[in-house]
Amino acid sequence: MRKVELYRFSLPMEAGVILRNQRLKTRDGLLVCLTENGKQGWGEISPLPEFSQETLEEAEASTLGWLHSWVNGEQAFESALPSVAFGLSCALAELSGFLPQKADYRKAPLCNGDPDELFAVLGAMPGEKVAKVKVGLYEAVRDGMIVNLLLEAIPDLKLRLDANRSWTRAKADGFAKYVQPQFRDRIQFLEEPCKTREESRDFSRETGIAIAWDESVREADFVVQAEPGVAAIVIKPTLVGSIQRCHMLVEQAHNAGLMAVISSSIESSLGLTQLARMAAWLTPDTIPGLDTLSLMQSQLVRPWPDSELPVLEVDALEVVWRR
Ligand SMILES: O=C(O)CCC(=O)c1ccccc1C(=O)O
Ligand SMILES: [Mg+2]
Repeated sequence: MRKVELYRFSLPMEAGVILRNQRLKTRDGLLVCLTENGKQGWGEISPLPEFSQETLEEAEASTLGWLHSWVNGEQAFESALPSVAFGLSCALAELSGFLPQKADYRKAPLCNGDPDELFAVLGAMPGEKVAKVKVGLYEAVRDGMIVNLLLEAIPDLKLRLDANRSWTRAKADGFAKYVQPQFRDRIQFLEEPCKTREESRDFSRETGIAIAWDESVREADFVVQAEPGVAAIVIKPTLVGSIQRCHMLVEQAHNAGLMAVISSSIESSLGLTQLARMAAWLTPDTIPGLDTLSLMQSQLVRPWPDSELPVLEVDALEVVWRR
């Protein structure tokens, strides 16, 4: 006997969360609950505006098609839409026990430009200190100075930086010039400094600053391989696809000697806790990039440990389909 429930959610975001060109007022998505033999499996399907190719409407239509097949015991094919493939694979993996319960709730704190906030968080962080700083939003020179300041002030800190392809080579060089040479190897990586992969590779070659692929991982021609200067790939499952596909990418990265970082696409606490479980399972030696819950005003169904945000329960959600 199989049963399905499909819910829609809309969680208010903190004021001022901007994604590329738009303000994100609410985080909208679907929750699916599969039941079979008295067991339940949950999954979150929430395409991220400005980042996902698919809209929520398209994701919903694809999900409904899959759920119809599954509940009727027919062959249900993996959706071509990454957010759908991810959420449904999570639900199936919970049903089958394939996704372990143990989670890695460490997260690399995100800094959007105010180093004072970061000092406080890092001071309280046990163990390995890794933070992620968004760069490329202000002047490259300012970014360089903030990186210096942080690395100088906290000797056991390592940084991940993320430029989201915002720099020309000249701007990226302007940044690098301000980072003291002795600090450069404490930059674990700089995600996608330049507009093209070729420019980013050149940048790394010339500055000695390691880089990581994020946007590139989702491009059709991308191949995971060892390259000079490349330290890591960032895997955002909602943008990439099923757990199986993410698992394969992690394996390919590790075989190539690259770090794989499981990372958030601003999922609700339900999806985020599943990402923390994927990280504990697939990348146990790497702190995942999951510090996005505080961008929201509410959690969803499953709380993240120690978060003080209120939790929206299932009964408060709109039911899209139930069978
Ligand atoms: O990677 C992280 O640590 C947090 C997630 C993050 O930065 C992010 C989240 C959603 C969309 C894009 C990005 C990004 O990498 O720029
Ligand atoms: Mg990025």
